[in-house]
Amino acid sequence: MPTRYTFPDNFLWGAATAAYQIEGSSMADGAGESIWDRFSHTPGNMKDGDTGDVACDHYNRWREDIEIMKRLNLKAYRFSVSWSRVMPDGTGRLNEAGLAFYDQLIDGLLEAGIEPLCTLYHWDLPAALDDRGGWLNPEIADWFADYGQVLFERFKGRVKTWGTINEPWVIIDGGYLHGALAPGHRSAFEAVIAAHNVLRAHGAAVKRFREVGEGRIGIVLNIEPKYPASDKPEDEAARKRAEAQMNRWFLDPLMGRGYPEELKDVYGEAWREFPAEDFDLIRQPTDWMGLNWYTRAVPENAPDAWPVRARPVKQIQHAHTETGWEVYPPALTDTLVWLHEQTNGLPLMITENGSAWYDPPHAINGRIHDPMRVDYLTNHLKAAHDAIGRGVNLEGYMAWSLLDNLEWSLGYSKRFGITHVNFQTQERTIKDSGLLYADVIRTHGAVL
Ligand SMILES: N=[N+]=NCCCCNC(=O)[C@@H]1[C@H]2[C@H](O)[C@@H](O)[C@H](O)[C@@H](CO)[C@@H]12
Repeated sequence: MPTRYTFPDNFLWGAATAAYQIEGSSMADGAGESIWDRFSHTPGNMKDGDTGDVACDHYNRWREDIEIMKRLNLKAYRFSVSWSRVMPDGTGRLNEAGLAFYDQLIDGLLEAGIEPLCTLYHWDLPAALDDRGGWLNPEIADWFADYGQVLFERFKGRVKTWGTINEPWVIIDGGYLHGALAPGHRSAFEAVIAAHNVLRAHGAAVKRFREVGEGRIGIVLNIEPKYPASDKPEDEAARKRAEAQMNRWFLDPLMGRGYPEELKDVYGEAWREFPAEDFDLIRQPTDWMGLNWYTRAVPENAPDAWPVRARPVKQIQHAHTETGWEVYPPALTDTLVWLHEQTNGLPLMITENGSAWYDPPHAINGRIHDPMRVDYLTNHLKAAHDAIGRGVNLEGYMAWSLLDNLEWSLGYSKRFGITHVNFQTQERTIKDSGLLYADVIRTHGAVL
């Protein structure tokens, strides 16, 4: 008998997006500029010169997009708030029109019977705060907690599940180490300081939530498991450095274990020690943890690969997505079991999982056939189910992404959506993968 992949009746089936990737109108109705407005309008930063000025026009089409969520049978929707849309300067004055947009979205979701999961920060820092040092300024912990308080109080009773920060590792590795993402810095010294302030800001927001908020709060981490490239000692050392730099840099301090030892070796003279009281702030207990999961890596020793001195070996025996990521579903099960142990059984949600494949720019006969994405979705849902069977406290799964959207500096060239967007007409078409997902939700997984 084949394994039946039936999920718990209360499993939270959803889809995820982020403000700058879908909303458009990023400077409309009193909104302030974000670092992604600046970065995307700086020549050379974005593939094909794409920007988030229009994106999926969700700022105007959010009602239509809720209708799509209903057709997908979603039980939840994970979105992020644009900090500079609600606080144009990042601190102080509020923009009522910005808050009203999110009020309408949240009320629309609740009317549709869809639970809103709100991420405070998904990479779009107000430019005015970047001008004051941004994540390099220790004051940002207070700026972030104040911003969180505005949302905790405004959406109280309607938003029950909160995420503080989406993927600290990508914020730092992309924005401060390699410069591929906003604000485009390339400095190990800055990366170490900014990472610490991201963690302090998370802790400050959790503390403030305990004072003024209602519901559950957690953080969202991207974890990419590192498998050995060989049994050579230098490859195992490289694997451990890569695991520390991506998967434990933020997780360990959040769990009260301080920074992994390997980071001193990775960052050398750029590494520094921090005051003990910072770690008490960072380790604030949380109620749940989000896992963003896409792929695994098989790193080998690479002395020239700054700063980790590790380079992934391409696993040509498996398919790779349009973003070059290996398709290897069993690693998702391994990561879930590992994270369950690392967090002592904290409730987990897969807050992002998905894949980019080539889709045509427009629907053909009203359909978008995406067999590779159907295969990726099917096999990763089975892998998630296997983890539940191994005792992991997995409460939900959010498909990345609800819509094709702006894939950061890769622009609109990479399509992750289970719903297709024709960026010439803004026409939405649910793809075969979305139709499958709707059936999975309707049958609690029995169709898998
Ligand atoms: N080294 N390395 N390679 C793999 C590590 C993956 C890092 N990127 C992510 O997780 C981002 C996350 C983001 O939240 C979303 O805003 C992005 O659109 C998706 C798709 O890119 C994913």
